[in-house]
Amino acid sequence: MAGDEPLPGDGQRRRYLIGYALAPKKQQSFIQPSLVSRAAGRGMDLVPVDPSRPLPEQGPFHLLIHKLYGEEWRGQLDAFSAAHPAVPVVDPPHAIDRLHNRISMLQVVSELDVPLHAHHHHTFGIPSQVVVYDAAALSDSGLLAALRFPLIAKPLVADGTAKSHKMSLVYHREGLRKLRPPLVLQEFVNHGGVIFKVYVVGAHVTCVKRRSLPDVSSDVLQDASAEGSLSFSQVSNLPNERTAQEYYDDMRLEDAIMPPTAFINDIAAALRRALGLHLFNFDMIRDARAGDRYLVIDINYFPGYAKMPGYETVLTDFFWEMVHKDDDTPNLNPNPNDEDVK
Ligand SMILES: O=P(O)(O)O[C@@H]1[C@@H](OP(=O)(O)O)[C@H](OP(=O)(O)O)[C@H](O)[C@H](OP(=O)(O)O)[C@H]1OP(=O)(O)O
Ligand SMILES: Nc1ncnc2c1ncn2[C@@H]1O[C@H](COP(=O)(O)OP(=O)(O)O)[C@@H](O)[C@H]1O
Ligand SMILES: [Mg+2]
Ligand SMILES: [Mg+2]
Repeated sequence: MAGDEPLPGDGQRRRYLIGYALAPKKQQSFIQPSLVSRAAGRGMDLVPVDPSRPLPEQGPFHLLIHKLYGEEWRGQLDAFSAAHPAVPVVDPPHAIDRLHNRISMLQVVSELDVPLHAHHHHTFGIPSQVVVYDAAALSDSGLLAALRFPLIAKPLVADGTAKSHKMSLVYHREGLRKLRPPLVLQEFVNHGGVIFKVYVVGAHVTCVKRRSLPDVSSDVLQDASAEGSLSFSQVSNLPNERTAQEYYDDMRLEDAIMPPTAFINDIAAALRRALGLHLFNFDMIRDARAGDRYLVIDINYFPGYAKMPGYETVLTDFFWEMVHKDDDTPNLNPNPNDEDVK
């Protein structure tokens, strides 16, 4: 049984059980006491799922959220959905799969249907990129003809492992030799050292600014004696012709202008539809060469929401929407005041 029979105490106020299946690190960052108490105040209890035990022994759940992978877990979710088709699983594994490959991840952006005429001169897209499956292809000039240096080399697979975040900035052709395919070679686009992170939670969208890689100057590209490439996995560790710290001291994050809200919202809504996902964020940069052109460079499933302002309220509203999705009677008061929330 899951979610379709009354729970004890239903007569007074119905309670809902939300199962979460998360890796320990994710659980620690996401399941904050402030979120648990806010959800409880709206009648929803967050309970951990043990992925090594059968789901029918746990619950009954009215909603399942997860960020776990592997065949066994997928089998559990498939069986659960077959037995309880009315209980939402956020999100379906087949929809998440698309984000585990940096080509299929961004392909969807190129195919989006967003009415750009509504956004004046603002446009969006993705940087030019090619996929490289083997080392021989790195010396294929035909393959590289479409790209301009500097490049950023990213592991093709984006599966959340430390390895999948290890990147290299490649200044010229010789820098390609050290790389280990399979990877994506993407044009590095100067963007003023600021990235826009757009968090999507169902219909909710929040955009925040973060520090990014510093711009690469033409001096660096012309310096033949310089290293051909530079590896990094943490943006703040990256040195430059000036130190990253000097660069950041000069650049005030607060001075960066946010993209227009309606523009961001339209891209987010189109992405949500195209991906079939409720929980994700995307990284966007503003192309310094081209006025109001924005480039999506990364999409992440179930990102670090605890860093999003007001995450407890946003996530609680989302859970509420999901557990009431199939209610027959429209709720006239979808946002009742929270009870007992400290
Ligand atoms: O750990 P956090 O809170 O920094 O969240 C990571 C995200 O950071 P962000 O929210 O953008 O600051 C991070 O986003 P970025 O790499 O910064 O674009 C990923 O979403 C990461 O998940 P995964 O390793 O790709 O599966 C997220 O890692 P997990 O928490 O899912 O392991
Ligand atoms: N095409 C690009 N041009 C400029 N900077 C980029 C580009 N792609 C990535 N970056 C920088 O590298 C960082 C990591 O790349 P990203 O694709 O977001 O990988 P991850 O999945 O590890 O977050 C970004 O946050 C941004 O600072
Ligand atoms: Mg990123
Ligand atoms: Mg990512």
